[in-house]
Amino acid sequence: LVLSWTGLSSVLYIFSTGLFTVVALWTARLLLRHAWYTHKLSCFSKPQTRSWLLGHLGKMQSTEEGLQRVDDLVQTYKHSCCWFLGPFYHLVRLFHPDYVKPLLMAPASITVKDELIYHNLQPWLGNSVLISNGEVWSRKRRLLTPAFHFDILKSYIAVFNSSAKTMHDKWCRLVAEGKTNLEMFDHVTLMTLDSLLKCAFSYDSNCQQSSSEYVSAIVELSDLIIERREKNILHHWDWIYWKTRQGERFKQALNTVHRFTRDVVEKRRTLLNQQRETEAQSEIAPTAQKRKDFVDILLLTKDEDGQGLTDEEMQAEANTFMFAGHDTTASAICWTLYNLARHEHYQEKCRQEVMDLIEGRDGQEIQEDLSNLPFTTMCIKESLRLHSPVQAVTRSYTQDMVLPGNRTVPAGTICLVSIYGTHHNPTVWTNPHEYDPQRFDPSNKKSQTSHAFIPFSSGPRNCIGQKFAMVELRVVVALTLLRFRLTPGVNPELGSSRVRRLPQLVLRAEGGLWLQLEPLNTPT
Ligand code: HEM
Repeated sequence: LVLSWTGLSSVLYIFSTGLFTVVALWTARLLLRHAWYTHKLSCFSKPQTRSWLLGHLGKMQSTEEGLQRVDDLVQTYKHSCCWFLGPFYHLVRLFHPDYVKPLLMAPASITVKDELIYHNLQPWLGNSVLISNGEVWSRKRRLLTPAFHFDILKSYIAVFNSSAKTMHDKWCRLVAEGKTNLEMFDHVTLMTLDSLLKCAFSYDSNCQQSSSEYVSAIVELSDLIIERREKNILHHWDWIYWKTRQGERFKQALNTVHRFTRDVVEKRRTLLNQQRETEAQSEIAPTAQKRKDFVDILLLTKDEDGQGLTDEEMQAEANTFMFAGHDTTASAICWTLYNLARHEHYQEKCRQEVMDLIEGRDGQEIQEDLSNLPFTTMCIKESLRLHSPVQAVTRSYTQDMVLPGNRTVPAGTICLVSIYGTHHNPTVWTNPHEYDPQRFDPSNKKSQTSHAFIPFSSGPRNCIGQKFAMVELRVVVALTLLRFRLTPGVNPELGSSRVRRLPQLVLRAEGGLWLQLEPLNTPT
């Protein structure tokens, strides 16, 4: 017994000494790394920290006040500053076009999407074009680009018209019941999901009229991603998160979404193979093509070596298309309608432009002549500047990056390109908080600084869906103005028409964005 006690205490001694050494080494490494970054980033201004160790941890919130804090940083530091999240993460925040440009235009081969932001999306989106890096990304981007060609997008215009009509019919019914004060995000998000499902999978979910399991799961996943990022720092670690109630809900929603995409892709591949066989066996000319959807194009695409995407890769891209396309476009539509509701003269001018465009047509359809809506496009762009759906993008680089003033961002540092900060920078935009569509008058284009307007980011990793989004935005905004007069609504949560911005995955509004709708008697 004496021997076994001695043995046990030796084991405990060795174990605790070992553990202590590991923790001490880990802490020493962390602190040395922190001191190294603090030194290397001393060429950037450093806003007041909580302490040497905590840095700016907890100083930035995803609220109206958080955005105002960014305004203060931009006002004070003009182009950039460094930001420390405890001793763990070292960031450089950039909010001037001259600083943003070299980072966004850097070759994708030295760009890495950092773990801090993108890690939580991995279970949902896999190794898709949004998340992957290096050669894997470059191959995917080449394979996907044809799916966003304008000729393909043209065929989606009818879908945008019909999804918008469904939403407007619903609004007319609600107004007839006396509900004229409506929250925009709920309605518009369902509409963008409806149209994306039709464009991606030729799937008519009917989600604007009745609930759809798949659509509810997508909304649930988006909410849970925000909750995971904002509510509890411990949820950052997978081995904790997957054991929580939220982690369980995430898994369930993920199952629904993945099952749906897998079924669509498998069925479509089988159908395509059958079609090929039938056409090869018979001498009949290939049957007339239906409108090509996103999945069709992905199934047919091949790289230089004749290799297509595997089913798993296609599912990842289809999931990304749904994720990256629905919230962003919904946010852009809602804020454009909000800005036009607040500026009646601009709203009237857009409406007149749309009425001139459709004059003499049988129905209220917007067709390919979208370029004939120049003023409406200016209003949409100014809204994308003032209320950019995506607030920031982050990157890290595999080599040191030199910025103006010979400031060097060391390899591995996270660079946060503040789209919000750049769009509200008073050294770039006069009266940046004012809604003024004239800024985007083509005659002013020359005076616009390159990289001052970056709602879709820029450079090799810019938004692949930007043309798609701009087409949908123009169709939906134009049709909405044709059918309704908009004025600011009352937010029941705040008891007034005041709006408090809410920067989440995309820019939203606390308690929703409320508008008053008055149906117009335009010919149908
Ligand atoms: C107004 C609407 C939209 C806005 C403001 C927007 C904004 C952005 C931004 C800022 C990025 C860069 C993200 C980063 O670097 O981390 C991005 C990337 C991307 N967006 Fe969009 N987006 C919109 C609509 C869409 C749509 C409709 C789709 C697809 C249907 C889409 C698909 C993508 C994809 C796949 C990427 C990743 C591109 C790559 O890394 O190569 N987006 N978007």
